[in-house]
Amino acid sequence: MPVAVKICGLTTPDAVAAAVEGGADWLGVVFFAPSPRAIEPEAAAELLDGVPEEVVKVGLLVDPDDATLDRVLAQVRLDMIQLHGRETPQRVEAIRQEFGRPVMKAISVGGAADLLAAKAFDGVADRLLFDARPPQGAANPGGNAQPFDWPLMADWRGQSPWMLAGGLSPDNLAQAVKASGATAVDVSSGVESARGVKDPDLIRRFLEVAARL
Ligand SMILES: O=C(O)c1ccccc1N[C@@H]1O[C@H](COP(=O)(O)O)[C@@H](O)[C@H]1O
Repeated sequence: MPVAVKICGLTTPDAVAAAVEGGADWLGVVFFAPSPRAIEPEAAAELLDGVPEEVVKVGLLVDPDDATLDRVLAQVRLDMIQLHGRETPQRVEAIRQEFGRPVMKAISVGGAADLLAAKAFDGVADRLLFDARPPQGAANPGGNAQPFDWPLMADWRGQSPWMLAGGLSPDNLAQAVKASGATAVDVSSGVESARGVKDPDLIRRFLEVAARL
């Protein structure tokens, strides 16, 4: 069965075109200043303008306050909010209610205990995104090209749909899907030629691999 794909950290029209033409299901833009993929809301609005309705446009934020969410959502036509910080289940629910968008909550996975803790978000977030725990001292809580132990996901049972992230690439995608049982995946670094620089050829390759699974 083909695997659904989110291409995250888009900043250029050629990368967006490669993702859309290649059949990506979700496109992600990062509103987190320390990220090498950070984009201003105005530029994101321009970048996503013209992307077909059926492609879900996701805004990634890290522990955003209400003013930041207001500012971003006023400028960018986003279908979904991705929270990639230390947000609590209560905050996830409050953002869903207040801002009227589905929320995808990222869960940092370093071991089985993190999956137990993730249960608190199951059925609260509209989707869970399991990503690797960032390396010690990392400036960003995600987007670090860091995989985790994929077989940990094989025992996950939950209500909310989920996707796998962390260190995925065209070369390891098939193995990651097989080991984790994921039906949806998210990639950023693995489709870049340099940190923060998306490579349209790698995006196309990633999507081709996903379509063949
Ligand atoms: O991409 C970023 O710069 C980023 C910054 C802050 C939080 C999350 C970020 N990215 C997310 O992390 C996953 C995994 O990334 P990678 O493929 O290992 O580079 C990515 O899918 C984004 O959703």
